[in-house]
Amino acid sequence: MGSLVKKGTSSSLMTEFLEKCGGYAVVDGGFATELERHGAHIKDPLWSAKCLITSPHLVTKVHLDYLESGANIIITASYQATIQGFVAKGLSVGEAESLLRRSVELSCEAREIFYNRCNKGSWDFDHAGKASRRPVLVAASVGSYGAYLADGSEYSGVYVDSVSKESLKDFHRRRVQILAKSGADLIAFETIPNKLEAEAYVDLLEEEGIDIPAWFAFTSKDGVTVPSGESIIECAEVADSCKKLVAIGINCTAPRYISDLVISLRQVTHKPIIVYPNSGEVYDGLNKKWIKSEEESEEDFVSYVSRWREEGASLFGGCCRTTPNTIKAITNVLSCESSAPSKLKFW
Ligand code: MET
Ligand SMILES: [Zn+2]
Repeated sequence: MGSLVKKGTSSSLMTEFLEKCGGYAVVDGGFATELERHGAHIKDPLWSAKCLITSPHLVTKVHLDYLESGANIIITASYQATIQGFVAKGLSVGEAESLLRRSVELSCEAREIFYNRCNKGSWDFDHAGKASRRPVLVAASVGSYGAYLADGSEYSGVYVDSVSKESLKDFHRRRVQILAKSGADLIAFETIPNKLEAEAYVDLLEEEGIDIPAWFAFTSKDGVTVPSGESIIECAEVADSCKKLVAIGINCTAPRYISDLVISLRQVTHKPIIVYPNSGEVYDGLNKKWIKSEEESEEDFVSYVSRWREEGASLFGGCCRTTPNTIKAITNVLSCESSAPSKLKFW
């Protein structure tokens, strides 16, 4: 198990940030699916990254909507933005690299706009009623190799049999180098479906001397394993061993599995735990459609948040098909809870 977070190490970014936020932080909600709800056509190999080319104003709008809903962390539109994917569309490597940087600039610009609006009157108020500027971090998204395949492979992880750790490192290397120097506060490695890719990221962060922190978020379809069949525990052990990681968690997973997953993560790490589940619907990668689940509703999702917090998570948001309303509801639940007598555990 990794040592408890010390000040002065790269991991102090997250502990200090969580302290400033009052012990927990709110992450944004589904990004690509929110672009879609606003009319973007993203049934495309680039998915949300297509909007970096066709509708950057919509990217800014979605970031702002999440900031207005209470988010402390916004995640860039780079999830499926890869140099390989842009080049396949006929762009040059230089243009592809600029678009990666642009994804971070758009998030930073949204944060500036939000802060300027706050200056004009709508301040947040802390527990003592003092006006304060809400802490906001920009996390540069890196989707898995499976996301680049654009066929829903990040929910199956099956490609693990046809790639090597070295080829995964080579696939991700340049994008990670660029995002690390883009002005983002940290890198969000999202929807990781197998242990090999987590190992590749750990090697890459070390070998490239990446000097901004990162988080790993795994996905699961059963609350016990990642899609490749490896246990969440062994994946979390890989993540816990990496000093550059300031949080470990779960994203794009049905809310009903999160509780068991948080309990498992807590067994192997002292690092802050981040959870941002999807709506509980299931992605049909072939038809690029979300299939409704009878088992879950948005009300269920939000009512789980307090439990996840008691179980040891401290960063909460939503993934695909969650909306600014979900994030508003999470913000409300957490702020009501914080003003009630504390059951809070600090890890
Ligand atoms: N941050 C990404 C998004 O919300 C995560 C996608 S998970 C398939 O678009
Ligand atoms: Zn998602």
